[in-house]
Amino acid sequence: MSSVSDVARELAAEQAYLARVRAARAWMSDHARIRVATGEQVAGDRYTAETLGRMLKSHAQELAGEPDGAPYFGRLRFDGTGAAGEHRDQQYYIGRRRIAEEQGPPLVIDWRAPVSSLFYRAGAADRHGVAVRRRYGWTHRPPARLTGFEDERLDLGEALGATSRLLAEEIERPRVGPMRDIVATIQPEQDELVRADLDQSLCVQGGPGTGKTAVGLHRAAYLLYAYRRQLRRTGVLVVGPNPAFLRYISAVLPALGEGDVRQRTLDEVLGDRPARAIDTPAAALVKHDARMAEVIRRALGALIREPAEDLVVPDGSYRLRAGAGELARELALARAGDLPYGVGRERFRARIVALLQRRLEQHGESPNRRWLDRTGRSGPVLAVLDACWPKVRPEQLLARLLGEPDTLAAAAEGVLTGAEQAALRWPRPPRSFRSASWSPADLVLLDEIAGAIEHPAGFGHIVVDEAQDLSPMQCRAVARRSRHGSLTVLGDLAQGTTAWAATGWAAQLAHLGKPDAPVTALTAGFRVPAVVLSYANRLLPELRVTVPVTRSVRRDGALRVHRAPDLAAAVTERVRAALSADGSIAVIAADERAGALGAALRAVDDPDSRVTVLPATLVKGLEFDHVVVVEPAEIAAGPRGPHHLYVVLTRAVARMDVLHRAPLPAPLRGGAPPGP
Ligand SMILES: Nc1ncnc2c1ncn2[C@@H]1O[C@H](COP(=O)(O)OP(=O)(O)OP(=O)(O)O)[C@@H](O)[C@H]1O
Repeated sequence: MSSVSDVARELAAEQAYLARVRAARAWMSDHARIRVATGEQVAGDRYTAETLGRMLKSHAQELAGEPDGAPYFGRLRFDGTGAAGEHRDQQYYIGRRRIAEEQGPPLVIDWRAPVSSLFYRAGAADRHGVAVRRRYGWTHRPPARLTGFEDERLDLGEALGATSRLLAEEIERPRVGPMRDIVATIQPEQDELVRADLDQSLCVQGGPGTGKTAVGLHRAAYLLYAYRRQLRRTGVLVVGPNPAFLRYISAVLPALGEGDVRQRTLDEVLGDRPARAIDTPAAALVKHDARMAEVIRRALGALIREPAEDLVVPDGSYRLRAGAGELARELALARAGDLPYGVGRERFRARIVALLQRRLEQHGESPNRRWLDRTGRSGPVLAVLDACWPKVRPEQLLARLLGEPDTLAAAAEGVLTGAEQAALRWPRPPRSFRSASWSPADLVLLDEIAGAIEHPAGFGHIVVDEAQDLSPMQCRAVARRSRHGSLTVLGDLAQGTTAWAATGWAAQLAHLGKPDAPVTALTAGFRVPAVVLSYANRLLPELRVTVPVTRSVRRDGALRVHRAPDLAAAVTERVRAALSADGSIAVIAADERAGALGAALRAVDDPDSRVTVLPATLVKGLEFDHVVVVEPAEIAAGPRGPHHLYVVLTRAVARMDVLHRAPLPAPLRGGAPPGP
């Protein structure tokens, strides 16, 4: 574009297109509403009517949801060469949702459509016929107004990459409210992960702020688009570390039109039984160890007993008999399948009945289905089943393992040391398993037992965030739910803060049941400015993991380190100063200090509630424009302290103040940016 009048003409054309798109969206929204009103009456049976009604309603809500939002963020123009293939000389607007008029090709195509991938991936050297990539700028408060656009003439060898002005503006935009989607600015290496096939499990090792969570959520949205039918049946689950994190990310998928994804903490996935007991650290370590799976397998196996007596089933004028030896053979055959315990029990029952059926047939009778059912439930058959392959509840078995040293010793022999067994033992066993209080680790074990009795229902795809923090036994709980599905595993070994955090991905992926999932590293940091990130990265050698170093794409931001004799006063002063700029503010301190700081900060005038005081152990996955870190040495002193401190020092989007009275941890001393 060369002259001012060319630009004016182009802008006018864009405004006209925008008006047409808005009109089409309004029409779609009205039309969807009408279909909701009539759809329920036209559908045949009640089930179809309900499903259709629900679908239409959510579609209508979705369309009505943000009528004032930006309807697209980019445009691709293809050239007339053969490289453009079927897109030769075409032009496509790309947005969060497809927008179409009553007839004709869509005005805006979905960012997940196959051709949209080129918007994210085409480069000057690899442009697939794309001549121009255009990005649009919008005001952020609704109604969104078009503020301009930015062209990349790939056909002239131009490619902005991370230097795009609109990308920089988006990354640097203050964070208010929950996490936003990144559809307008997905980077090529992120897009490859987002669009991997459904049957492809993958693992993303990414340093702080490299977009792991964003990639996982966009991948969920992509899969629901590309494999909608399959996943509507099997479902998609997102597992996050804690409720605060889930609240923070909760708006992203609905904004992308996908409200049907379950987003849960792992504890919630395991069930709604509350954890009331607290383990000693030693007990928790053993309970989370993968060897517990073997202990449980053996404990279940030990419940199975050889038949001691013959079975006699009176049947009309016959007495059908099966010898103890025959029963033992059937039991061995049922066991050989290595099936879940409950399924094995049913298999054994079916084998006993088949044996009796053969007996009856020897008398010239031919039993029917009802006979088979009745015999399977007859008293003598049930007695054999209960004696040889008893029903068991997970709580019952775990209570025996934790409360009866001999039972544990038998199941754990050669697997757990004596000291480990002692650590597991309940000091005061409850009177009955029904009155037992369970710890968080017990809930994982109960899930393991339940899964060994019967496989749980699974998901078509599971996104696991902060996966480095899962214990082997927690990984197995995820694996059980993705036996027939795939996983997106997201994490950063450097941010492992649990006592059982992974130190390498190979073992973790094996526990997750996907040992062959490829591990991809993301190393471009979109959250933390370079000055803050390089300060945090000084801790990396202390963390004893091998990870690629994250480099920030951001040159803005500020870091100030102050020595403050009166910490509370200094925090108040820094927070007041922070409130003069836009965006969210977090004060992060060691858990035991956070409460007192919260009280001190009540005096600060914060009409929009932009300030949050948080304990260091609860900030994982979150981000704030301005972070005030209080007394790093205290944060680093607790269990996995350096890892916690690394997480804390990587939460700031723009500015970070570090306040300390005690000496700083060694890696942060010297050469630190000066205070004001
Ligand atoms: N391509 C992108 N364009 C714009 N913003 C991005 C992009 N990728 C990531 N971001 C932003 O960077 C921030 C960090 O992303 P995200 O929380 O997904 O990172 P993470 O790797 O999960 O970080 P952490 O490990 O610290 O939790 C978010 O605000 C996200 O929106």
